[in-house]
Amino acid sequence: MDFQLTDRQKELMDAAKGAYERKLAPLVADTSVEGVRRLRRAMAEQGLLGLNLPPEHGGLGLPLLDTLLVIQTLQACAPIVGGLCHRTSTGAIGAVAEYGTPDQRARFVEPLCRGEIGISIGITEPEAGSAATALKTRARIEGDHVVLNGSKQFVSFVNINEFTLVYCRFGTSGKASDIGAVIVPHDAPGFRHSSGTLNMADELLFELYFDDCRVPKENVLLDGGAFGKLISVYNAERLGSMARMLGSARASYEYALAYSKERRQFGREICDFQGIQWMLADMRVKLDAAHLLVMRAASTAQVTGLPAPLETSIAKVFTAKAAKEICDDAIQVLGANGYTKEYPLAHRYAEVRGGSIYGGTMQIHKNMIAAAILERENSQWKKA
Ligand SMILES: CC(C)(COP(=O)(O)OP(=O)(O)OC[C@H]1O[C@@H](n2cnc3c(N)ncnc32)[C@H](O)[C@@H]1OP(=O)(O)O)[C@@H](O)C(=O)NCCC(=O)NCCSC(=O)CCS(=O)O
Repeated sequence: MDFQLTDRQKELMDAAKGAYERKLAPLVADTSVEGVRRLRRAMAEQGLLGLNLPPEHGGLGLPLLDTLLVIQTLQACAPIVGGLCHRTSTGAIGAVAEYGTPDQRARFVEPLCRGEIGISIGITEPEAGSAATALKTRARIEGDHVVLNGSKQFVSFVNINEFTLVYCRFGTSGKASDIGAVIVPHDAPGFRHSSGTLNMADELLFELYFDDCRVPKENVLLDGGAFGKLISVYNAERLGSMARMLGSARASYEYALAYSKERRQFGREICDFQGIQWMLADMRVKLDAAHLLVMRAASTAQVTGLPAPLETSIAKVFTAKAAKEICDDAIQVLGANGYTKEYPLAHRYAEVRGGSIYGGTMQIHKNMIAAAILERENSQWKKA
C-alpha cells in the first residue's frame, strides 16, 4: 500500500495543468456550442480526452486512478475542462469501450478521442429516478432498426454532444433483466430534446423524447439482460464525478488559504485567528480523506478492470459531503466576499452541491453500503 503519488502521476498532473494554462485557458470563455466543441478538439490535441480508453482505439490507456488525478487537476483549473475530460474518459463511452463490437468501438471510441464527437448518458426518467430499474423507455427491433419510445430527463451536454447512450427496456417482464442500451444519434428520426433547464451550477439539463425513434440496429450496445453490466461501468463514471468534486473542493480550499494570508482584520492577517485556522485544518483533513477514499476505490479497478461497488459507494458518500463542507467553509473564510458572485467560491459550492444527487443520491449509496455490510438484499422494492 503506497499513499504517495508517483513521479509519473505528478508529471501527468503538471502536464495537464500546463496544457490548460498554455492552450485551453483562452478558449474557456466561449460557452457557445461551437466554442465548447472547439475546446473539445483542442483538448484532444493536448491528449486530454479518452484518458483511460484503450490505446488501440485512440485512448491513452491510463489506469483509472491516474485518469481521476488528471480530471481533478483540470476541474480545479476550469469546470468545463474537467467536465469534458470526465465525460470523454469515464463517461458513457466507457460502456462502449467495455461492451461494444469492434465496429462500434471504431465508430464511437476513436472519433471521441479525436474530439470529433461526444456521448451523453440517459438513464433517469420522470418515474425512474433512484429507482432506475423502473425505467419505461421501450426498444423493439424492427428489421434493420431498433425503434425507441419513451423519455429521459436530467441529461447533460445534449446540445454539445452528437449521441446519447440510452438505457432502455427490450423485454416486457418489467424487471431489471429487460434493460439494455442503444447509442442514439441526435439527428435520428423521432428524437427530440427540450431547450434545457439550468441547474444551480449554470449547466443545462435536457429532457429527451423518443417517438418511434428509428436507429440502425448496429447502434444497439446491449439488447437486454444488462443493467448490472451497465451500472458496473457506471461506477467508473461515478468516480469521475467524485474527481470533479475533489478538484472544485481543492480549488476552494487553496483560494481560502491564500486569501486568509492576505486579508487583514484587527491589524493582523486573518490566518492568525484560531477560528480561521480550525476551518482551514478541517478543510484539509476532509480533502485528504476524500482523496484517499476515491483513490482506494479507483485502485480496485486494477484488479477487476472496473471499480468495486462497495468502495465506490463509500467514496461517494464521504466525498459528496466533504466537498460541500469544504466549499462552505471556504466561503465562510472569505465572509461576505465569499457569498458574492464576484469571487469564485459561490460557483464552486454550486458545482459540488449536485454530487449528493447525481450518479445516485447519497442515501441510495448508503443503502448499498448497508446492504453489503449486512449481507442483505439492496433492493428497496416493496414486496408483494
Ligand atoms: C441499483 C438501483 C437502481 C436499485 O434498483 P433495484 O433494487 O431494482 O436493483 P438491484 O436488484 O439492487 O440491482 C439490479 C442489478 O444491478 C446490480 N447493481 C446494482 N447496483 C450496482 C452497483 N453499484 N455496481 C454493480 N452492480 C450493481 C445488482 O447487483 C443487480 O445485478 P443482477 O441483476 O443481480 O446481476 C439503485 O440502487 C441505484 O443505483 N439508483 C441510482 C441510479 C443512478 O445512479 N441514477 C443516476 C442516473 S444519471 C442520469 O440519468 C443523468 C445523466 S447526466 O447527464 O449525468
